[in-house]
Amino acid sequence: MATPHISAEKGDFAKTVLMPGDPLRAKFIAETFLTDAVEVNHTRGILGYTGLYKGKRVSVMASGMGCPSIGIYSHELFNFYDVENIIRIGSAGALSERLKVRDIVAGIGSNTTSSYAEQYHMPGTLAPTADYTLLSTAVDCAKARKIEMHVGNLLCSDAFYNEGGMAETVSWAKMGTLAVEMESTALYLEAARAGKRALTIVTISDHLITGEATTAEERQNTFTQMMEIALDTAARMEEV
Ligand SMILES: O=P(O)(O)O[C@H]1O[C@H](CO)[C@@H](O)[C@H]1O
Ligand SMILES: O=c1cc[nH]c(=O)[nH]1
Repeated sequence: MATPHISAEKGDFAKTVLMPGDPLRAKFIAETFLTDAVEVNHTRGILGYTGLYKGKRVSVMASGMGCPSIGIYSHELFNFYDVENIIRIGSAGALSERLKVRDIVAGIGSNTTSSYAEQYHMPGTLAPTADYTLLSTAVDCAKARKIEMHVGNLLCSDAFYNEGGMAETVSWAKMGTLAVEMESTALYLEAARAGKRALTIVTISDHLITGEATTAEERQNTFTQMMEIALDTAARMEEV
């Protein structure tokens, strides 16, 4: 039962899918943390795997970059593959002086410059939010590992290279927004529409105020604390 974008068969995905933007981060997670991992998708280079973590079935598949891309993959996983939970594990730019590079943030809400919500024709402004059960489970898992995880709002931007410049993006901080990434809005809206659960956890890869940054290789291979929080959450969601 392939879809236009996923070559897997129905049943190939676990109940919970971890979703990094980068296909090589998906491969790294499968090779580093899963046992008996099987590749279930490689269409368009969007690598997907299903294996075991602490004896529980877990999948990991890339989303690509931006709302249109994660919108396609999350829609197909929720609606055609019976996936119940998607946990995005991404990189993000810090907008808050409270944060530093490599800090972890869980996105409770997703402010956005994206028009993704317009398709739903709601008679007001939608508030894309994380699923409470996934978020509270992730908070518990972070505490159990003694990892500090900030929880707050993200900015989901449609432009990485923004003509309005850094100052325009950083202005979202005045409303308490912690960090900027590019997929959480579409993911949260697809989950809401499908009646499923979603959460975005990000690791700060660069700081828009201080200029601190990590390399592409570090983003691919070293954001392991975020991966472990997401994997522990996925394993616990088997009991929900
Ligand atoms: O590291 P990922 O998960 O791709 O996330 C961030 O990195 C990309 C931009 O470099 C965007 O996809 C943004 O959301
Ligand atoms: O979307 C992103 C991701 C990392 N850093 C940014 O500035 N933006």
